Amino acid sequence: MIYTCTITPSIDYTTYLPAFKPGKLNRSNEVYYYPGGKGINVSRVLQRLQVKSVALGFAGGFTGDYIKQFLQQEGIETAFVDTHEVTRINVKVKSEQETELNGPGPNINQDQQQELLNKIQMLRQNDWFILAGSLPDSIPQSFYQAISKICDEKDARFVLDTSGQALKNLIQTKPFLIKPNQQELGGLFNTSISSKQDAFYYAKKLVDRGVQNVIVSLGGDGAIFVTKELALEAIAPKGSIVNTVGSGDSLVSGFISSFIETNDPQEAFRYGVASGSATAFKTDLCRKEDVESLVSQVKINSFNE
Ligand SMILES: Nc1ncnc2c1ncn2[C@@H]1O[C@H](COP(=O)(O)OP(=O)(O)OP(=O)(O)O)[C@@H](O)[C@H]1O
Ligand SMILES: O=P(O)(O)OC[C@@]1(O)O[C@H](CO)[C@@H](O)[C@@H]1O
Repeated sequence: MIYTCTITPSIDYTTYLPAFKPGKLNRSNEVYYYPGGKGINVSRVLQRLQVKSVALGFAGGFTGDYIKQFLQQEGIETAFVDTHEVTRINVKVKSEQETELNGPGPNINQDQQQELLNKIQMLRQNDWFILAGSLPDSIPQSFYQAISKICDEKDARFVLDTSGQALKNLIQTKPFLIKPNQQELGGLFNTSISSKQDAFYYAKKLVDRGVQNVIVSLGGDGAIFVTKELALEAIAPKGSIVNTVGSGDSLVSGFISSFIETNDPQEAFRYGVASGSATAFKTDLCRKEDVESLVSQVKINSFNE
């Protein structure tokens, strides 16, 4: 089974308007309320790719109820720990530029932390556990370490798509897959990544530290993929951008769904990049047919140092 874990879910209030003027009253007439947060997006895309998953994490209040209901209506099993605190609403303004306003993550007490750890004990050998989205500093780092320890003990594949101090610490646990974007990769090494060469250099360092698969997503420039055996770049398909929110999460889902089917990391990488781009070209997350129509347009090259 695949479990996604979103410590900081959200409702993504997504609004389109021709021009956004900060400091003024702006009115929009096209709005969407999607359940969001990175692990939740991974579950939603997996479902669209006909792969079952269980969505875990913390959710509460009317927004938490909305998220759970929405996911269940899409056929996704949920097992969230109730927070009582209202789950955040993240504002995504789509205008000449994409502007995002993300709320803070929840405060989680020790009982709630333990409740989630108890749920994670259900992991079995070869299950997947995807810890995705921001990991708030209000929760002790030892909690995230405890999650990775359970994955290790149960021999589950641990996938990390997060940022900040928690990502730095969790790298030591040698996850199966991590998918930082350019900024997140730079953050790991206190540097800025300004070229694909840089991205390869630092991704290789992560592989040397024991991460098995490193994908660095580079927005419209595609992605790179480094393992002990592979160093590949993918050129993303061209298309008209509608909403890139969730494209990184779609990449993760596409990679996992194809890897499960083919056991071929290179094909999984291609399918993942197609999924990321398919989402960038849509208002909501990609559907299987969107991905399949783009797969052949993803060019994969070996990276030559
Ligand atoms: N402008 C674009 N054109 C084509 N493909 C895109 C574009 N932006 C993103 N993508 C696709 O989506 C993938 C992930 O994008 P990106 O690097 O922006 O992820 P991210 O920063 O993790 O996004 P998010 O956090 O919103 O999920 C890219 O590797 C690419 O395949
Ligand atoms: O604040 P975080 O947890 O870093 O990111 C949350 C978020 O921006 O990421 C998803 C897209 O990847 C959105 O659904 C959500 O609003």
